[in-house]
Amino acid sequence: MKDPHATAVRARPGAVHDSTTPTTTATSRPNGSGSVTVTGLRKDFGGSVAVDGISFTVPAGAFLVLLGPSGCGKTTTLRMLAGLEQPTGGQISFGDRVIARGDGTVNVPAAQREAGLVFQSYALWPHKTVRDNVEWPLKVAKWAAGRRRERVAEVLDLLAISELAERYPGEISGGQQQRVAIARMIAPEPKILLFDEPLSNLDAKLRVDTRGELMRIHRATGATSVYVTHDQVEAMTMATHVALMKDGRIEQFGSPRQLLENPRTAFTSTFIGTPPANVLPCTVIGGRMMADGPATAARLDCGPAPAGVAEGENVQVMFRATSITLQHTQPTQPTQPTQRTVPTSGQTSHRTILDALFADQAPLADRWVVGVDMPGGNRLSVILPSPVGLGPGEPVQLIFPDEPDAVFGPDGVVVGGARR
Ligand SMILES: Nc1ncnc2c1ncn2[C@@H]1O[C@H](COP(=O)(O)OP(=O)(O)OP(=O)(O)O)[C@@H](O)[C@H]1O
Repeated sequence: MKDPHATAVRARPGAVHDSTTPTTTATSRPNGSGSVTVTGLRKDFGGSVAVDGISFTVPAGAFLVLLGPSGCGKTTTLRMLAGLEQPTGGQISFGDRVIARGDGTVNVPAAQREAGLVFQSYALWPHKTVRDNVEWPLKVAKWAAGRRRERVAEVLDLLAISELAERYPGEISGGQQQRVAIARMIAPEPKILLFDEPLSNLDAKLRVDTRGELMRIHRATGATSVYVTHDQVEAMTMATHVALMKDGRIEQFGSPRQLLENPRTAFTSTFIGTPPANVLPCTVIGGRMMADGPATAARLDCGPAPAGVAEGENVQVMFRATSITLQHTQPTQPTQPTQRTVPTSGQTSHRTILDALFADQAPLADRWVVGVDMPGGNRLSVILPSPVGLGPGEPVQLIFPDEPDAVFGPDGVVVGGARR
């Protein structure tokens, strides 16, 4: 979030409403008008590239989340959609209308993009009541008084803040201010809703509640939402489409489920999921993927290398937290971790067991996420039905499946099938 004062309630251009004008409610808006298409979009700041030629398209009514670590270009992308930054390459279209081109031949002003923007800081006018804050963009857009009153009542009701209408921003809570900011954004019926980390100022419970509210509003307005966050839980909960970004590029684009079940890269698999999947660096030795670790420790055998991966190459293997099990019997040599293969009872396959050290644990719904330190320092997560009665540093044994859930090649791209 860069510019709270630029908070823009983007009024609907030239939309003069009065009580006799039939108004198109957002929910009855024809499909297609709110689609968002970005082609080769680029933003350079001086010599550095913030957004490096990204492309995606989402249909009208989609909830697109731009997800990724700090500095990956999410906010810059959103600001280009909002009209607060001019692209230096590529093109943006809302529906079939081109709104910006990197060559500067098209740059529709922010106020004419039919897009509303909410930042993490609400930037309400402190000297105006809640009602006046929400009504302001409609006045700017020259809506007639009767229709303004109707619309303000409608959105205050939608956000469940009608009883706060005559209060000033200083007289309501942070969460309520956020609702007012959202009410103000949706009042002019924008086709596109743009959110830049709108929940990051809220406490954990309010975040969860407001997340649900935003989804309800998204459905009620029928608008297309583009939502920036670095919180993958938010993305996985809210999105119909996720663009996972890294270093100004899109690492993977798809539904939350696609990213979770079929990560295209090692980066995706370590960014998505609660907890994210475990990824271990390995070297192919004798046709098998052997986990890298200290020379003194036996190496974990992660299974046969997929076809096309050469001897001596570095790969990364992925084990989901649910694929590894844990037992806490004393190892024979706690200070000298060992790895061995033992038969699984009643089966012809083998399991691989590794001695490791318990680190920590945290509840996740009705289960427990247990952190374990492997020899060499890699931290793994394992999901268990109940907590482990151990202290940090006490020995445990990890039981791995015959083969990992996915294998990523030297370039980090999947080479062996990701499976659930
Ligand atoms: N006005 C600017 N001038 C120069 N560099 C900028 C400017 N705005 C952003 N950048 C740089 O562009 C890159 C992408 O920034 P951006 O704010 O889009 O990332 P982000 O993914 O939204 O990060 P965060 O989650 O921390 O807000 C960063 O390296 C940032 O330092």
